[in-house]
Amino acid sequence: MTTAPTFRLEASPAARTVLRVENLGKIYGGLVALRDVDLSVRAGTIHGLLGENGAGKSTLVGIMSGQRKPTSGTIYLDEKPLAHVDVQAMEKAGVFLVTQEPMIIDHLSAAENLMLGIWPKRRFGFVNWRKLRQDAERMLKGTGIAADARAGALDAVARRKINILRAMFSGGKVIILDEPTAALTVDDRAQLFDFMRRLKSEGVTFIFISHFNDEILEICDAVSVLRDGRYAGGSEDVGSLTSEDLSELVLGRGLVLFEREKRQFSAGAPAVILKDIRSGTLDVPSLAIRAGEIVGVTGLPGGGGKELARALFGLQRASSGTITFVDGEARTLPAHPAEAFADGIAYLSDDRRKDGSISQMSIAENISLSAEVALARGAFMNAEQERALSQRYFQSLGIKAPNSEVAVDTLSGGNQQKVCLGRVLATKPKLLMLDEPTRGIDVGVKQDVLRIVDELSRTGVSVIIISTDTDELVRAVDRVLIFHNGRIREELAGEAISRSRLRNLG
Ligand SMILES: Nc1ncnc2c1ncn2[C@@H]1O[C@H](COP(=O)(O)OP(=O)(O)OP(=O)(O)O)[C@@H](O)[C@H]1O
Repeated sequence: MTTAPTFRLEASPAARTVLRVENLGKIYGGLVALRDVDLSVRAGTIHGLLGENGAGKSTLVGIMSGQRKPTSGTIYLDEKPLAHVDVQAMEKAGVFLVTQEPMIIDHLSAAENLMLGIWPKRRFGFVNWRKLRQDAERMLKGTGIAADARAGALDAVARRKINILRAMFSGGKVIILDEPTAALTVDDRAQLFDFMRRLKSEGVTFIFISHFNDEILEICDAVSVLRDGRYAGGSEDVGSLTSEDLSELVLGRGLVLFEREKRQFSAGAPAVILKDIRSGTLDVPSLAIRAGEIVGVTGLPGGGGKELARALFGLQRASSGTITFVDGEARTLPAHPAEAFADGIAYLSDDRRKDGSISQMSIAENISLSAEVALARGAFMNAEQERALSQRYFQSLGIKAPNSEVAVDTLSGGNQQKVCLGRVLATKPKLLMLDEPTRGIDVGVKQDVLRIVDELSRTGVSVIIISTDTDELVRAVDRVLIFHNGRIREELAGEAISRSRLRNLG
């Protein structure tokens, strides 16, 4: 094992420290989530926060923003120790946490949602609503979101953008972004980064949580790394670091990137044939996937990739369409997920909260649950088989928890995602559809997930991976379909699956 580089965070004498924590500790029940963490953030910088799933990042920013109470330690704002820290006090001081779960009021327009942060702050009777609305409309320009669009009708990405914009619009001085780029397209990400740079030049400070080394290297000035709840190192000069340095800091060891050995599928007989799939704007006349093939699906939001998966899984009504497995006859698309499971079709949603894990249940119950649903067509598992199955996925996915009996809602975000993944893999499907399977997963486990899917494909399962992660598509799939306006606009295979091609999907 190599020793991780030991960068220390040296406070630059030139720059003022805006936010600092000292000896910060957090214990949940018996679990030590943070231990003696010292960290300072300079004003007007973008400060990256990195660490494996469960390292303590969300806990730390939860404390900094007043959402969680520390067990010990002190928070300093502009070098003044804070006696009382709660969300209201921190927002008043200009510290905002933007989480991945958008806090959006569906029946209001996009512009009105931006103004929500301002309303409670107006102490005097007179508010220039017209000016406020004009400002909100101006801010939405170029984001692809119409100012008068009803928020409830916006897709997940647009809702996340509104969430970020609102913190900015509310006059945030220190804006903490917890994995803001998950599932954003390359263009969206570039737009967000431009926006952050602009605000940085106006003096706004950002704390930016990400599992993507390339993002940290691109946008951050400084970085801090947590490992097992401790401060593991950092740098005030991100420009001097490489992606390998960051991985070593995060993992405490070097990282071996997974690379699928690309296989040639054009000659083989199809294992799954889709015909005349129509649902809303989605229109796929014909698509064949071979046994063991991994097909990547990408495109701009609303392009059709997600819609295809949802129609095939019975989550979205299709006006026409059939699916034929090699050993069966053509059937109409399932009308319901239970029907899809029974047909051997599994789907991992990109929305963990909506149709992902059942949070009060244990990890083991969650993993065996959908396997049981799938097995309902055949034999039931006995308790011993159930335990063996969930234990296998618990271990192979490296789920970080004391044991598999722990309730899912006490896990970190990335570990919850792994449980969801374990659930769909355990159903042993014929067609496996994964929507953003490595979103929120740390750089080490991401390699494991790609490896597990690769191994599964070698047992003959046909796989569709819907992804906005260019790197994942380049390294892990055999063929890429680029969707646009509901149709497959382009198909890439072999060497044609390049980063440069996938970075420009517009
Ligand atoms: N409410 C809670 N009750 C019990 N344990 C918790 C709770 N919230 C977090 N934990 C535990 O604290 C540890 C740190 O979790 P945290 O969510 O801060 O990690 P993280 O670095 O943000 O991870 P990820 O990258 O997966 O989001 C984990 O072991 C997690 O299981």
